[in-house]
Amino acid sequence: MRFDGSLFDGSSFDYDVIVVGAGYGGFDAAKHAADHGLRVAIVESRDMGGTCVNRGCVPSKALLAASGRVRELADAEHLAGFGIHAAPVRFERQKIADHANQLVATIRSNLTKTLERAGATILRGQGRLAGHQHVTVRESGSGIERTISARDVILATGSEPFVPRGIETDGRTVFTSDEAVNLEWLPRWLAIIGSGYIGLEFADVYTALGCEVTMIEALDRVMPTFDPDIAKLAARTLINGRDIDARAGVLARKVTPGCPVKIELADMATKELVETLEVDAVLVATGRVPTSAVLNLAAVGVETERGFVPVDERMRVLVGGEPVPHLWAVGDVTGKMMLAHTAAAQGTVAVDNILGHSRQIDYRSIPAATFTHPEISSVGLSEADAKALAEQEGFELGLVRSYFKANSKALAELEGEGLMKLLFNKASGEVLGAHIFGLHAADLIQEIANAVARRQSVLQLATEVHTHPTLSEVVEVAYKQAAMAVAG
Ligand SMILES: Cc1cc2nc3c(=O)[nH]c(=O)nc-3n(C[C@H](O)[C@H](O)[C@H](O)COP(=O)(O)OP(=O)(O)OC[C@H]3O[C@@H](n4cnc5c(N)ncnc54)[C@H](O)[C@@H]3O)c2cc1C
Ligand SMILES: NC(=O)c1ccc[n+]([C@@H]2O[C@H](COP(=O)([O-])OP(=O)(O)OC[C@H]3O[C@@H](n4cnc5c(N)ncnc54)[C@H](O)[C@@H]3O)[C@@H](O)[C@H]2O)c1
Repeated sequence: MRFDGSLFDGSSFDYDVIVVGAGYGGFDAAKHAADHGLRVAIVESRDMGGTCVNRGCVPSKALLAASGRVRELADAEHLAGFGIHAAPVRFERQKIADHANQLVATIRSNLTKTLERAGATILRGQGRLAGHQHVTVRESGSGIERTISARDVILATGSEPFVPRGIETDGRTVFTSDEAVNLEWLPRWLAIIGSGYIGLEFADVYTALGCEVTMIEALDRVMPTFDPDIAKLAARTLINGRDIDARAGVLARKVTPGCPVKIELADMATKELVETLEVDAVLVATGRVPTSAVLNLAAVGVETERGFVPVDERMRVLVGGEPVPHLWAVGDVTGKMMLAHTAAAQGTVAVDNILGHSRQIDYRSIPAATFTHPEISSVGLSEADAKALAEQEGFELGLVRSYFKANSKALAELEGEGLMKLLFNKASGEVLGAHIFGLHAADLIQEIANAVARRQSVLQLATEVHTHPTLSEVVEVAYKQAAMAVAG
């Protein structure tokens, strides 16, 4: 079939939509399209549900739930504050791992059935582009190839762990989150390379289960991607308050698996060797890279940016800044906020556009959370970006802080360590962003995300009543302080 961008005869295609990759991005796109009556095929080369369900959010949150209970029950000082004295806590590593594995299996199966019920055709194999509106699928197992066509193709092939040059993994003594989620053993001394989302969440799991952790961060402070004030406060509890030795400004330049594992640490500035560590195991948590190499993007002239597929805010794939007709990409492979709910939201936006309802994604209102104990969350602009926007648009930036130690519910829980920072436009009152560290921060951020999505003003938000006593009053206090700053 000749492609000229004007062809639109659904009946001449095998499907209306082919989705390549069945992670959260692909799943939401396929389900949304099938729910709207489109003929959908979804191609998956590995596990239905992708990273989040099989090797990401789901198993890691199951491990965090179990290890979080262990931490709570083992925290004699915290319990004594309530007058509780518990017996020494015991746990079975294998049963914690089984809890995570069973949850993965249940969610994977539910998700597969949901797609089938919606009427999507699931094709097991590896997909690649075979020109415009065509995908070749190499069937898993048989290796048989066949090319299918669709009016629209959505690429949702996700990402995989990035392992820097010089670091050798063996999956047992030096591993990434792909293996860590299986919790196959508990090293006495674990080094974690990277202090981002994965490094922090697994440091939470492993220290709760009694491991000693050394955290290695190349940039000049730990948790470099988080708001600096929030990171400072969070580090006090999540790092300094635990069995963690954190080193910033050092690069893990060579890691050799074995017993012990050897790590060469170099000074980030001078690149000189500063120390060689010998530990029982290493978790490499140094970011993720897009899975795009096998997609044969050259067939449609698309050039990736460090492997990421360029898209616009309607999720159309771009070549030289111009959209390629009928080609879409969603999720981690686009490199925009690599989160499961971002992937899902992008999937829905792509399909809405396919259905003819023009829609753009609003990244500013997408929240993010790290599920440590306590949690860290954020939405909207960072303080630095908000300052830049204020300068560019000529308004004064407002900033207020609300503390968990002034919140009755947090104090009742003996969890007074926490802070929320709210950023807003001092002239209009519009909420620009928020950053939280504290008990249930991941749930608290949603209220602010909704306000950002609606571009609401703190003047309106400050009048809305919050239940007493709840942690949500931390947000209410921030809104009220901000409203006074706007009005005054
Ligand atoms: C340890 C960990 C914890 C995380 N925790 C959270 C969390 O708590 N909250 C959150 O929001 N995010 C979390 N994330 C991030 C989240 O998992 C990802 O953002 C999300 O999975 C991205 O979804 P996706 O659909 O873009 O890609 P993926 O989930 O990576 O799915 C892509 C799918 O495409 C398949 N595929 C690839 N190439 C092909 C091909 N050529 N043909 C056919 N199929 C192909 C892959 O096998 C895969 O199944 C976590 C990630 C990790 C690693
Ligand atoms: N709760 C969640 O939503 C959640 C949880 C886990 C993962 N994720 C997603 O997965 C992605 C990947 O997470 P991540 O923690 O691997 O990446 P990250 O980008 O958040 O952090 C990686 C850290 O490793 C450091 N680093 C890189 N190379 C290094 C080296 N050689 N030596 C020392 N330090 C080095 C970086 O400076 C950075 O601070 C995240 O961006 C996030 O989108 C989300």
